[in-house]
Amino acid sequence: MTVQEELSQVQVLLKMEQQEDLEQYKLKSAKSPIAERKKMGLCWYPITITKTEIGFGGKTVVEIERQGGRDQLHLFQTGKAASIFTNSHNDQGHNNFQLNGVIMTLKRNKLTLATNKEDLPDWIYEGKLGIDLTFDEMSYKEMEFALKKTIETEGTKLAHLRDVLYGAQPASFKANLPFRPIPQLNDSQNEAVKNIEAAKDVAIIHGPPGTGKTTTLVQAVLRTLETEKRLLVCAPSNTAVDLLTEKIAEQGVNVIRIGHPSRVSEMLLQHTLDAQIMNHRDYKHLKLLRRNAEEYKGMAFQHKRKFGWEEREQRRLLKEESKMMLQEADEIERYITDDLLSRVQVITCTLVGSANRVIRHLTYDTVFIDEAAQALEPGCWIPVTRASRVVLAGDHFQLPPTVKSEKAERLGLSKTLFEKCIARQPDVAVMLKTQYRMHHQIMNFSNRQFYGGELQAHESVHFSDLHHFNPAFTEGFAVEYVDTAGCGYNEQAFSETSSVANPEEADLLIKHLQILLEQFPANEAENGMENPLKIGIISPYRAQINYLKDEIEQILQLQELVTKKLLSIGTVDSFQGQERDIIYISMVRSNDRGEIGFLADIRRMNVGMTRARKKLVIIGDSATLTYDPFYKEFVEYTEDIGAYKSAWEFISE
Ligand SMILES: Nc1ncnc2c1ncn2[C@@H]1O[C@H](COP(=O)(O)OP(=O)(O)OP(=O)(O)O)[C@@H](O)[C@H]1O
Repeated sequence: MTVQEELSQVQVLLKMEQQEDLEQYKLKSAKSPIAERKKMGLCWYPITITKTEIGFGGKTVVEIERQGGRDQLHLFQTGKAASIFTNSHNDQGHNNFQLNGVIMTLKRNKLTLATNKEDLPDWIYEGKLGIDLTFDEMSYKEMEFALKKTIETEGTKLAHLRDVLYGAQPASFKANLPFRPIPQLNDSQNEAVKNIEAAKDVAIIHGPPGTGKTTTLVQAVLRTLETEKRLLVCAPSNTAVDLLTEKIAEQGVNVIRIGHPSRVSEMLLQHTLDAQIMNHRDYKHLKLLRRNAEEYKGMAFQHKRKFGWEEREQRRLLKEESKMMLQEADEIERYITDDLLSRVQVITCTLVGSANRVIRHLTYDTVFIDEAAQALEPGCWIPVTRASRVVLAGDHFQLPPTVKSEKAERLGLSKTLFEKCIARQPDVAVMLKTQYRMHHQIMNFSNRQFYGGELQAHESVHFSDLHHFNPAFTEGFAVEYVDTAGCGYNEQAFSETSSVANPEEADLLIKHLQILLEQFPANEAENGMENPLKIGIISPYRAQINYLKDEIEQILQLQELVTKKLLSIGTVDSFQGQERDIIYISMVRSNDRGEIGFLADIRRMNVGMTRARKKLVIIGDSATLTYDPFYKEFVEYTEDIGAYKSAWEFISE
């Protein structure tokens, strides 16, 4: 298969995914009544419009506050498409009674929506209003556009990059480039920066858990700025982009965050393009023009008792004047934006954000993509089409991107550009080898399974287990596997949700945790340490998580820890990118068929296990688990290091 043919296959899979996404959205949203949509977090209702303003292009920006269901959980996010509706025209999905836009800012019960209309429609004053999340077609359009461009291009820099990333052409490096090591970085981190400096087309930072991938990326950005004027740094998620923006800005770099940060932190707001436009010396002029334009428009539409030729002419003139002022205001905004972008050193945004109206025409010598192993391949092509050189950072042994269509996933849509490139061009990658999170015994199993045994625990964490938290102990037993084989703790299936729970295993976990907390109290006041212990309980099954949460709610001591955010319970995905001093994993599966379901996803398990800093406790039935070679080796590993325990030890207590 040629590179183009392979990419065309990705194009087909993306279409499949879009179809499925749309179907699921329709199923979830359009057909359900308002109350249902609210419950699913897809709708705010009722709402009031608290303010309207004129934004770029004369389009109306509305500020919305929700009345009912305040603080109810929802899925609204900045950058997402949403649409205002009224209950007086309840033919939901009818375009005539929808005001579409993009969410610009979001606070607890307030949001601003940049609409695509210059005037508010009349129905907005009728009945009760609500706002729905709508299907995000824009991201798919941009991905499709980037893929098409990548497939069709010939003899260009992009064509060359495409062939190198896909392994059809060798990657090239500048030879004998002198390198000044960065004192804050360790050897493999410096090696990764050196590799980036020398790379002519592609470089990869492979960052296993806790190895300082972000630290290295930020230093590589600083180094690159010594020779290049302006860079693009992106990631698939807003959270990752926010973190990168913060870290890069801390180094004194002039950075602009395109799009709207989801966490409203002062530190980040100041880096958004909007905030920088407002701080520009010419902003006053722009603001005045928009205010006057609005006044003129208001006058034009003032109600007149008598409405003859003269009044009509006057209205026409006022409208024309207002329109000219808005056009001038847009020109000033464009000029300010260009001025800011010509001086900025780093632009940060999500992958789709790199096609944002204000920067879509820009090209970059180097584009950095963090969390590249969690990004859909078509998403990565959006910034790559604007690059001469690409740096990818990530770890393909952690979570892959989520794909909604089972078929598209099966046919390979969850295979990332990162994964393809590292497999076909292994020489472009440098793996970071020192990790700063885990006790060596927690690290070692994952190290053997995924990282070829090359990882090392930094001396600051190598022997760091719980024993510091109680002087009576000389050892804190960093890993424990509690085997429930033979206890008769059978899993229970919940057919309606296709989830599985194992209540007795959950009870044992709670008992184990209570005993542990007697030995090593979580609160700093009791354990004599500077910081409290942070604990996470992970289970791959939603039904088990719900059971654990319900039980914990009944136990005062544990519930207190939950309130203080010292104890959290959730799926692996909810702990992604995070760490805890103690991690419990409840494996749930226990049946005589050797069925392990989700557990077969060993990359997900790798993420779960490597969240732990000082202690990892895994509870499960070896009779079921060891049907799978990965878990068989895990049980053997725990036996080898003396971490194997039978559940009977706890039951008999
Ligand atoms: N060279 C170094 N010397 C000392 N500490 C370091 C070094 N590099 C990273 N660290 C520390 O290791 C921790 C993880 O670093 P960072 O946040 O950059 O990791 P990451 O690789 O992005 O994390 P993850 O693997 O979870 O994605 C931080 O506390 C950081 O201060």
